[in-house]
Amino acid sequence: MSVRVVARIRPLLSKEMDKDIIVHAGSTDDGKPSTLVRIPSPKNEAEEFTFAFNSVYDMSTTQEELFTAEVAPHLKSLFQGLDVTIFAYGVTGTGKTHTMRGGLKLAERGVIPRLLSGVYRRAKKIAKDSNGETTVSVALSYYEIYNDKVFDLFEPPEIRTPSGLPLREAYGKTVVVGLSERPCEDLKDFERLYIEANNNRVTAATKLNAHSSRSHAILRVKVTQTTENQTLESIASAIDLAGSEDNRRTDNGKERLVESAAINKSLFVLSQCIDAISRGDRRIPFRESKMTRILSLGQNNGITIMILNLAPIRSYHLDTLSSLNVSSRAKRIEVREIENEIVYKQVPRTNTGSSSTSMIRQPLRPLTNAHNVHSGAIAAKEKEKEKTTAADRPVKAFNVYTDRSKPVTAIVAPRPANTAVKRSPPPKRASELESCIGKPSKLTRPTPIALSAKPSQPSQPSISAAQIEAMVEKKVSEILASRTQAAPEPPEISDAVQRRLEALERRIEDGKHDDGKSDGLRFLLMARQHKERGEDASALKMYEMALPFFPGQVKLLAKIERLKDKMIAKREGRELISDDAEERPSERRRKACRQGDDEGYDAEDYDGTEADVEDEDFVRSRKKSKKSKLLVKPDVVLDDAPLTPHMQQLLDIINSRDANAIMGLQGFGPKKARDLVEYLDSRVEEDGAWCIETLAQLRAVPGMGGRAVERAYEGLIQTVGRAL
Ligand SMILES: Nc1ncnc2c1ncn2[C@@H]1O[C@H](COP(=O)(O)OP(=O)(O)OP(=O)(O)O)[C@@H](O)[C@H]1O
Repeated sequence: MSVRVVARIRPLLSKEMDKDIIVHAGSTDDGKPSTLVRIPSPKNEAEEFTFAFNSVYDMSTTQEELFTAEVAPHLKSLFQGLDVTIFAYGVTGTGKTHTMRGGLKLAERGVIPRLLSGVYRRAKKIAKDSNGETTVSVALSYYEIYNDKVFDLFEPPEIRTPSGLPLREAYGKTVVVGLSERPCEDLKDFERLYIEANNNRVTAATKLNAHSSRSHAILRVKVTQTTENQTLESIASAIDLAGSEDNRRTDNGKERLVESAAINKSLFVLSQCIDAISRGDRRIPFRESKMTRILSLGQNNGITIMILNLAPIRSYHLDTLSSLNVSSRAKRIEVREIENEIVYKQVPRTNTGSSSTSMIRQPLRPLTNAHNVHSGAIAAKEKEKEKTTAADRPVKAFNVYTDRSKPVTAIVAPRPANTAVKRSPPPKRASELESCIGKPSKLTRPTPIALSAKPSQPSQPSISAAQIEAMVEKKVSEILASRTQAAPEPPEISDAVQRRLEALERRIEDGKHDDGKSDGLRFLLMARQHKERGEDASALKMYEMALPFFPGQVKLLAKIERLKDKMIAKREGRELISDDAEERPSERRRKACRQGDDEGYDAEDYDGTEADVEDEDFVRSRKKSKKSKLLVKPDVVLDDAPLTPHMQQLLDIINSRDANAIMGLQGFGPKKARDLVEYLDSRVEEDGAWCIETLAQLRAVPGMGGRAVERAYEGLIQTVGRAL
C-alpha cells in the first residue's frame, strides 16, 4: 500500500479574520468527499493549481471527524500486528501540533490522545472477549529530534547529554539507543506522562506561531498482546514534525535561526527522500538527517499516514505550494504491509521436521536499497522490464509467508524477500546452505547441491567448489554434533556472561523494581557510547552522573580517574601510555569482531555492577540472541551459525575497508568497492567502533542485497579450490 496522504486545511485564526483565503478543498464530483486542494498560481491569479490526495479536510473539520476517518480504522490493523505510523507535515503555524496533540478540552483532543483512548478501549474488549486469556500492555517512548539530535522526552532536560542519543539499525528498523520506555496502564497514566513529557519538548514563540515546535516529536506506543505462550507486538508511531519556516518572515534571532536551519534541513532531506523514492533513484538520502532515518519513509512495514497541514491564507502561498508539491509526491511511496511476527515464548531450538516449518514466517529483513527499487516509479519500470523476462515471477516481490514445506531444510534462511535481483529458481542457494551449517540434523541430509549447480571449472577438475563447501560443512556439522552430544543446547556465549546479561537487561528494562539502578545503568551505557565515539568529556560526565547509583564502585572510580588523566594529558599535549583499557575502542571492537563472541567484546572483567555496565554491546548481543531464540528468525539463525573460515575471511576482507582487497572479491568492481568502503567508513565514523559480524548483517548493507554476498563467498571458495 502506498503512503496515505491526507490534507487538512486549518480554519482562520482570530488574527486572520480579514485575510484572503486562497486554499480550498474540492472534489472531482459534486457530493463526493473532497480529495482535491485548489490554490491559485502565484503568477497568474486566474490560473488554478489542483493537487489530489487520498482525502482533503476543509476548515470545518473537527478533531473527531479527522480521527474517525483517518486513524480509527487502523486500530484494528495495529492489533493484528501491523505497525502504524501517522505523521503531520506542513509549514510552521498550519496546525500540526493541533492535529496531533490538540487541546485539553475533550472535543479538542488530537490524534494522539484519541489513539491511546482507542487502544485502551480495544485492549479491554480483547481481554473481555478472551475471558482474560489475552492481556494487552501498553508502553510508551517519547523523544524529540532537536537540532538533529535525539533526546528522550521522558527524561528531564538536565540530564541530557549534548550529543543526544545515538541511533542504530536493528532488524531493518532504526532504533534509538538508550531510549526509556514507560509502561502506561490507562488513559490517566498516559495523560500524566504525556503532559509531563511535553513540558520537556522545545517550543518557542516565533513571529509565525506563538507556540512553535522547535523539534520533531515522536511518540511510540508499543502494544503487546500476550496469551499463554505467545506475544504479538506492534507499534503505533505518532510524529509531530516541526514546521518549515521562511526566515525572511520569522524575524528569528540567532538561536531560533540555528533551530530553524536544522528544522529546514531535515525537512529538506525529507523532501529529497520523497523525491528520490518517487523518481525511483537507487540512493535515497535517508541517512542525511536523523528525522528521515527514523521516519524511513517507504522502508517501514505497516501503514503510514501523512497528514499535510495547510493554512488557508495568502501569506503562506509559496510555502503552501511547496508542501503541496512534496506531499503529492509522497503518495507514490509504497509501504509494505507486513504484520509483525508472533513471538512464541518457548520455541524449540532444534530442527524437528518439515511440519513445524510450514507456517514459519519469513523475517522482516533489514531493507537494502533494493527495496526502493520496488517503490514508486521504479517499481513500475522494473515491472515493465520484468514482464518480458520473467513471466513466471510472482506479482509481488515481497511475499512474506513461506507456506511450502521444504523437504530438505527444516529451518530455512530465506533470501531478502524484496530484492530486485532476478534469482534463478531453486533447487538450492548458497544462503540456504549457510543457514544449514550449524544444525546437527544436517548430518543426515543429502549433500547440498547449490554450488554444484554451477558448472565446475574445466581447468580444475580435481576439486570443485561444491566439494569444498561440502567438506567445510561436514566439518562444521561434525563439530556441532560432537558439541550437541556433550551438551544438548550449546550456549551461544558462556553461562556466566549470559547470566550477567540477563541481569543487566532486567535491570535496565525493569527500572521499577530496581532501586533506581536502571537509571544508573543507563548513564553508564551512555558513558560507554560517548567513550566509543571518543567524546571523553561527555563520557566523564555520564560516568560521574552514574556514580551516585553505584557509590564506591571501585572500577567506576578507576574509570573516572583514568578518563580524567587522559583528558589532562590530552590538554597538555602528552601521550598517555595506553593500556588495554584505553586502547582505541574501535580497535578493540574490531579485534573483538575477529576473536569471536565471548572474549571478544572487552578485555575487562565483567564483575558485579561494572560488569553489567561495561559494554552496551553485551546488551545488544544478548538481546539479539534472546530474540533469535524466540523468533526463530532464519536470518538470526544465520547470525548464530558459527562462521566457517571462509565466511570469516570474507567478513575480514569487508571489515578491512580496503578497496583493493574488496575488489579482489567476486562481483566487486572499483565503484562497488568504493561505495562499500564509503558506507563502512560512514558507519564507523558514526558509531566509533563498528564492523560487520555476520553474513546477515552484510546482506543488509546497501548494495549487498541479491546474490552479492553469495557471489563473493563462492568466489572465495573457488579461489581456495584453485589454490589446492
Ligand atoms: N483545526 C484547527 N482548529 C482550530 N485551531 C487550529 C487548528 N489548527 C491549528 N489551529 C491553531 O493554529 C495555531 C498554530 O497551530 P499549531 O501550533 O498546531 O501549528 P504547527 O503547525 O504545529 O506549528 P509549528 O510547526 O510552528 O509548531 C494554534 O493556535 C492552533 O490552536
